[in-house]
Formats: sequence, structure tokens, C-alpha cells
Amino acid sequence: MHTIEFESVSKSFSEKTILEDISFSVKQGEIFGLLGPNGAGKTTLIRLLLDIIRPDSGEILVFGDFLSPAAKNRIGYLPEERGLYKKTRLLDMLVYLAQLKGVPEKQAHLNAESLLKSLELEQYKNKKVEELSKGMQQKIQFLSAIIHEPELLILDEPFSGLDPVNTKTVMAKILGLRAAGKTIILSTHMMEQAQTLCDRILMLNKGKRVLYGSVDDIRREHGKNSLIVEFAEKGDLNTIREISGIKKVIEHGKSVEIFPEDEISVQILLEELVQKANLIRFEKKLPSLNEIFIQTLESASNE
Ligand SMILES: Nc1ncnc2c1ncn2[C@@H]1O[C@H](COP(=O)(O)OP(=O)(O)OP(=O)(O)O)[C@@H](O)[C@H]1O
Repeated sequence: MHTIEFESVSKSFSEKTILEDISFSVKQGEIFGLLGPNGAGKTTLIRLLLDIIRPDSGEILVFGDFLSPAAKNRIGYLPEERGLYKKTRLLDMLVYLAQLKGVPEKQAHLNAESLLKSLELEQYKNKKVEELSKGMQQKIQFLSAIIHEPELLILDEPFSGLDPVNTKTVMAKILGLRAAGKTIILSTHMMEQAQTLCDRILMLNKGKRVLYGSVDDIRREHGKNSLIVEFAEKGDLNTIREISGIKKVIEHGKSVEIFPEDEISVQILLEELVQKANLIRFEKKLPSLNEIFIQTLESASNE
């Protein structure tokens, strides 16, 4: 069963089409990236998913059904616009939020204590939110979205305001949640994090679906058909010139990128290189999600 299914969903605001004929599904236990430039329609899609607004046409199923009030307690949401109870002590606030989502008080305490510990915030549990730095408040926001152990977690820019160490901590937590079978939707402009974390993605542009599928497949499909090669000794670079069937070579410091002729088999090329030089790296170059994001937007604007 899919955790989420969108079938031909469209939404307009005052005659302006914001989402047009969007179909996709999210599988249980995956990290699903929701990507796209500013104004693409990502937040609108999340609001439809949470039944905050209704589609003009199409169907949205969550946990295999239309979203019921009870099913909402199975979802955790970290919204783009953050808001915490500034005057409340951290621990009390987390317990309160968990109880709002139907968690009994004792369990809520246990969850809160253990989560605060896991994000190294235990020492601040009796502090008021307003006494914390922006980054710490951001971590608390993240905790408040997962305090009730939701099956489906929707994270809108979870890394904003976090330093590299805290970004790594939150990333590890997200991976831990996936390992525990939770389904995660990650909306972010941070392509490096999206590439590391996401199993599959949906990319929107001007309300339309422009990319959809597994990150690995998308990166392979957008590959330029080049190979990265590195030799043990710099002098071995000259061997490349002795090999036929290479149309272009670009040097990148220690490694070189080679562009074989279309009809040349990678296997034969590898064999030839191994015979002639001491090869320590040979891999197909895949474009990053960031490169694909920019390339997709550029080709859309040229259409
Ligand atoms: N309630 C609304 N009424 C009218 N227009 C709206 C409303 N909500 C969103 N829009 C418009 O819909 C478009 C998509 O907005 P949305 O917030 O979904 O984009 P986004 O992809 O989340 O952008 P960002 O990355 O900047 O957060 C924008 O042009 C926005 O102005």
C-alpha cells in the first residue's frame, strides 16, 4: 500500500492555476523529496495533503483513504512558518504537544525525555523556548513534529538555520526514522541534503510535475556519458592519448573526465586502461541533483 497517492490533482486560486494535473505516490518507509523553485507549488501540495485546503479536481489518498481527523494524529508536520510557545519550558511544551496528538501523559514524558537526549538538548529541558538560540529552537521544532511518533512525517525546510553539525544530527535522525519504517516527505531547497537523504523525488515547476522517480534513476538518465578516471601516477595521464575512441578529455586536478565515442564500450575502455596504466579510480560520472535541478529549470524556461 502507498502511504500517499495523488491522482490528477489540480488546484487554482482566483483563476490562477497553482497545481496542474499532479500525480505521484509515496511508498511506506521511504524519504520522498518535494523539490522545486520558489513559488512552484510545494507548500500548496502539502496543504492539500493535510486537508487544510481541498483540490478543484483529482483524488488524494493518505494511508489508503481520504484523510480522517483520526488519521491526522498519525502525521507529523514541520511547517515552513515556525511557531513555538516562547514562554513555556521545553519539556512541558513537548509533553503538551504530544498529548494534543493523543499520546498519554506518561508516554509523552518518556518520548520527550528520550528525544531531547537524542538531539543533545537534555540540559535545556527546563529552559523557556525564548532562551534558546535560533538553531536550538529549530531542533525543538523538529522534535515537536515527531514527539507523537507519527507514521508519516512532513518536513518543510528542516535544515534552515542549522549549522553543519546540527544539520548532520538532524539528517541522522531522519535516517533513523526511515530505518524505523516511517515515511518522510522532505521539502527543501538544499539539494545536497536531498541527494543524500531521498530515495525518490517529485520536482515541481510552475505547478507542473517536471521530474519524478528514484534519485539514482534520475541521475543516471541525466548523465552526460562521461567517465572519471584517476591514475596512481600523474605521468599515466599520457596513456589516455594512446587510446582510441575518446573524443574529449578534461583534467580535474588528480582525476580526468573522459568522453568516449558513442559506440565505444565502457568495458573495453576499462580493459585497455588497466593494461596500460595503474588505474585507481574508474567511474561513471553522474550529475548531482543540484545540477539536474538547474538544468531542468533552464530547459523549462527556454521552452
Ligand atoms: N491562498 C493563496 N491564495 C492565492 N495564491 C496563493 C495562495 N497560496 C499560494 N498561492 C500562490 O501559489 C503559488 C505557489 O505557492 P507555494 O507557497 O505553494 O510555493 P512553494 O513551492 O512552497 O514556494 P517556496 O519554495 O517559496 O516556499 C505562488 O504563486 C503563491 O503566490
